[in-house]
Amino acid sequence: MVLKKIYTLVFLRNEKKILLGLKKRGFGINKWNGFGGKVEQNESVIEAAIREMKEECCVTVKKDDLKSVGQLEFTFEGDPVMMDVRVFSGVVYYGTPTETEEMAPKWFTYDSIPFDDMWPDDRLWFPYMLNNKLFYGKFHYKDLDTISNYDIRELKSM
Ligand SMILES: Nc1nc(SCCc2ccccc2)c2[nH]cnc2n1
Repeated sequence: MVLKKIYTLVFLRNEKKILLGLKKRGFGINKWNGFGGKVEQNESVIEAAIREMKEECCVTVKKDDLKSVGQLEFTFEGDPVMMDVRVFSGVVYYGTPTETEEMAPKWFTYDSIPFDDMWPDDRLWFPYMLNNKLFYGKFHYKDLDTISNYDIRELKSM
């Protein structure tokens, strides 16, 4: 009985800014986040990450330009399926980030990341990503807005 689902989450960044998208529908609606979604049965994690970037903001990223930077595991009170989110970061992309039905993309400087309009866990693990540390975090939510407990640690390698 599979009790976990794998997701991707991609952040395009350079030394000045990070690309986030405002989720316009579905899970995480009205929150700023990286780009991503479910990994389908017929694709690898990296293929899913690339597919979601294209679908959600019309940007092409190549496999070799995405770095695996972390893994986040989310459980929600009353939901037996754990979300296993594979986080990627990259600098190189092709095309222009464009709004779709899913996401409205926007570049943020690092001092203006809208944490109050993001998932509560983001402010806990973003510092690892922004300081180029590999990370592994586990977060349990008692409701969609409240983390009841969590653990995060730096990884030496992914
Ligand atoms: N930053 C962040 N992201 C997610 S879900 C990311 C993966 C996803 C899943 C479904 C649709 C699109 C994208 C979170 N869940 C709980 N805390 C969270 N923090």
